[in-house]
Parts: sequence; structure tokens; C-alpha cells
Amino acid sequence: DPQWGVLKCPSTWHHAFPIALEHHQSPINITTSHAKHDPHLKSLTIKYDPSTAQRILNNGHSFNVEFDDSEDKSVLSGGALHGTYRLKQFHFHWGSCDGHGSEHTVDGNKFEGELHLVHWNTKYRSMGEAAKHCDGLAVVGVFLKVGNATPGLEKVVEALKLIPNQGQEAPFNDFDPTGLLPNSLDFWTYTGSLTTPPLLQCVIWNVLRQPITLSNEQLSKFRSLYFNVEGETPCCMVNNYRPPQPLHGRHVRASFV
Ligand SMILES: NS(=O)(=O)c1ccc(C(=O)NCC(F)(F)F)cc1
Ligand SMILES: [Zn+2]
Repeated sequence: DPQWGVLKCPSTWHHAFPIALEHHQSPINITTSHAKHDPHLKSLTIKYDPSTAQRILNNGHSFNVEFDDSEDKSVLSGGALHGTYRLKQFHFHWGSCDGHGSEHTVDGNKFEGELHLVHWNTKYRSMGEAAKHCDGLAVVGVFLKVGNATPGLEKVVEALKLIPNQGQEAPFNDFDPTGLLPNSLDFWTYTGSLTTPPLLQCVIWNVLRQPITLSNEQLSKFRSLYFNVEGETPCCMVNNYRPPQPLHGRHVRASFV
């Protein structure tokens, strides 16, 4: 496929971002037999306030639903986390067709996509500041499988028609991301990085074991977005995922037996 800038090619990122070759990179393949249950892990505590939802934006590599993070209203705690993490945005990664699209894999298995709910540690002043520290961000990853539609996603999917091209945004209010979570909050946790440049090693990952399901219609609306700005040669926004990176001796812990 056309070389849509270096950003489209994860295998070239190390030229501009040497951290891509360091030892705490994400995503990873989760080998379930190696993920040890840690009885000391708490449950994840997730409290989202729908009034903090602000806007939806096509940023040219995914679309972000962004939140007002000026107060402790939509917050994550528990799991392997110390302190409180504020929801800043969520976004997705997905494939051009079924069978691939997720960033993390489980025993080598890929899912159709992956939701990332991005939170930052309130011991730091802001997301940008938090991204400079190894405990700065906490991302909850949720696998997407094709199947029945997730009703809680409908409002997001409908808003995509307003932001087909890079740089387009629309107001997005009164939305509860809890509707995007599976029934079980069982998770795997490990220390890693942002999966897109600048690839900062600042993320405590919490990957949920149970996927949510999207209908073919919902997935096809994701795949109807474009990487390019309006007027440029159209390039469908698909396969916006980084493949798994070497574990380099890191241990993945499971919250469940
Ligand atoms: N795909 S991911 O790992 O959830 C992911 C989450 C957040 C960011 C992000 O905010 N980059 C901007 C920053 F923080 F200033 F560097 C990038 C990737
Ligand atoms: Zn992501």
C-alpha cells in the first residue's frame, strides 16, 4: 500500500523515535500460560461521568473522543495502580477486514480491533507531564470482536460521519464510556509504552480478558474514515495498529485465576 508517510510504517519509526527499539515497548503478545495470577492485584475501579465528554476528533491516525480532565470526575484506580488516574480520551485501532486489527494479541491471536481508554496520573500536573514518567499513564485496553453490535457504541459510530477526514472534529457530549466495557473487568497488566509515536515508556497497561463485540456495520463505519485531509487522495483509515513488540523479560500479571 502507498507509503503514507513514515507514520504509516511502524517498522521505520525507530529512525525518528529510537525509543522504538528499547525494552518497554507496547503492544505485546500476551502468552496466557506465562501470565501469573497476582493475588495482591486489586480490582479495577472505573467511575466515568458522562458530562465530561467534550468532542470527537479525526487526528489522522485514529479518532479520539476527548474528555474534560480538569477535575477528578472520570477516574480509574485499583488494579496495579497507585493513586488516581483521570480519563483524557479514548480511541480505537482496527483492521481492513476481520481477523486482524488489534495491537495486543493473546497467544498469538489477533482481534478485529482494540479500544484504548487513556488516563493520566493525577500526581502529575497534566497528561503531557505525566507522559514523561513510567507511572504517568494508565491505558485500559478492550479487545473488539465481530459479532453482535455494542449498543453503547452507536452514538460514537453515528458521529463518525461528521469527521471523515484528518483534522475534522465535532462536539461530543453526554457520553458514558462504561457502555464500552465488557461484563468482566478481569485483566492482564504489564509496564509498557504508547503504541504510537512518541512511543514514550510511560504506560501501565490493563488489558481486559473479555472482548466486546461490534457488528459488521459498526466496524465498516470505522473503516469508512480517512487518514488524509479533505481534498487529498483518499486513503481509508484501516490497519492503524502497531504489531506486538519484544517482551524483553517483562512479566505480565493476571488479576484472575
Ligand atoms: N495507543 S496508546 O498507546 O493508547 C496512546 C495513548 C495516548 C497517546 C498520546 O496521548 N500521545 C500524545 C502524548 F501523550 F503527548 F505523547 C498516544 C498513544
Ligand atoms: Zn491506542
